[in-house]
Amino acid sequence: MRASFLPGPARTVDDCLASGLVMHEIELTGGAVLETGCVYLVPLMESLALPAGLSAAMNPKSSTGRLDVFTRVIGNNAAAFDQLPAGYCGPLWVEISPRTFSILARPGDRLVQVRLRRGALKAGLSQVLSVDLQAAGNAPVGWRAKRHSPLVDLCRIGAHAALDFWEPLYAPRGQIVLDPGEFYILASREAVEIPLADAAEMAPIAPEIGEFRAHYAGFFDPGFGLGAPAKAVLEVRGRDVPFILEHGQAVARLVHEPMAGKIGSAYGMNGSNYQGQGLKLGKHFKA
Ligand SMILES: O=c1ccn([C@H]2C[C@H](O)[C@@H](COP(=O)(O)OP(=O)(O)OP(=O)(O)O)O2)c(=O)[nH]1
Repeated sequence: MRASFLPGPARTVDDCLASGLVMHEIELTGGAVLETGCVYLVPLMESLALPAGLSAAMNPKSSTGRLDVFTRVIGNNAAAFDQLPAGYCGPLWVEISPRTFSILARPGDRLVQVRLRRGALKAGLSQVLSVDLQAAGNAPVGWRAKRHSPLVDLCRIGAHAALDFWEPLYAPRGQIVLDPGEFYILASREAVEIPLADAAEMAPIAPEIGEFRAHYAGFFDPGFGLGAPAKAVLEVRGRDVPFILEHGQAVARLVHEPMAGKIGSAYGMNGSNYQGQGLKLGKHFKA
């Protein structure tokens, strides 16, 4: 695509595509490289037929956020990214823009997830999360993404050597300097536990601070951290000017929301990648 776009209430996605936004069409079958700095629009295999009263909210999977791949879902007549109103009936597209690593994608790769909500958001308990810059022993406190790294193949889990893509960060004085434009994986000081009856969403705290932004993915599954103490992994980008981040600085807020009913299987029960996590890179990397 020449650039990202939103259809708005009066247009379908096809109307927008026909208006000169498309630079080139590529086939994903057999694999295609999606390059950093470019914006791609991919039709999703799934569509929605929402009844009245049920709306949809989308967000990148945590594994997508940890790769610094920016994604947003749109539908026909969408007035906002990652949100479709109650009653939406139609196809879906995902906008994909790899920021740090180019990725090899194929049909069937899963980058985003959808949540269905009846009625308005019912925000419950809220917890402030702060950054942990005091690691035990010689362990790093975080990772900074290396530019000009090799390609990440989305279907090769645990197959990419972490040090080819990430530089470990140490903070002997409990601080690190965030470079504008660089991408960091950090962990929360607090343990996070999501009861089976809740899900939670992590939102940036005080976006007006400006010099950095924490959290790009931000969905926490019911049962995350239950019986397996876990931290939140924070996706942080430096912005505007170099910024000193200090141990214990508040960076994000976790807002719980009750699930509509009893869940089938708790996070951690079926091959979940991040249960009990500390400072954990995405599932594509091996230490
Ligand atoms: O910014 C975030 C978002 C999520 N999580 C944790 C909580 C969440 O429950 C878990 C898995 O998130 P998600 O379901 O989005 O990731 P996934 O890539 O689908 O992981 P899995 O394959 O384990 O389901 O990672 C974080 O630590 N930081």
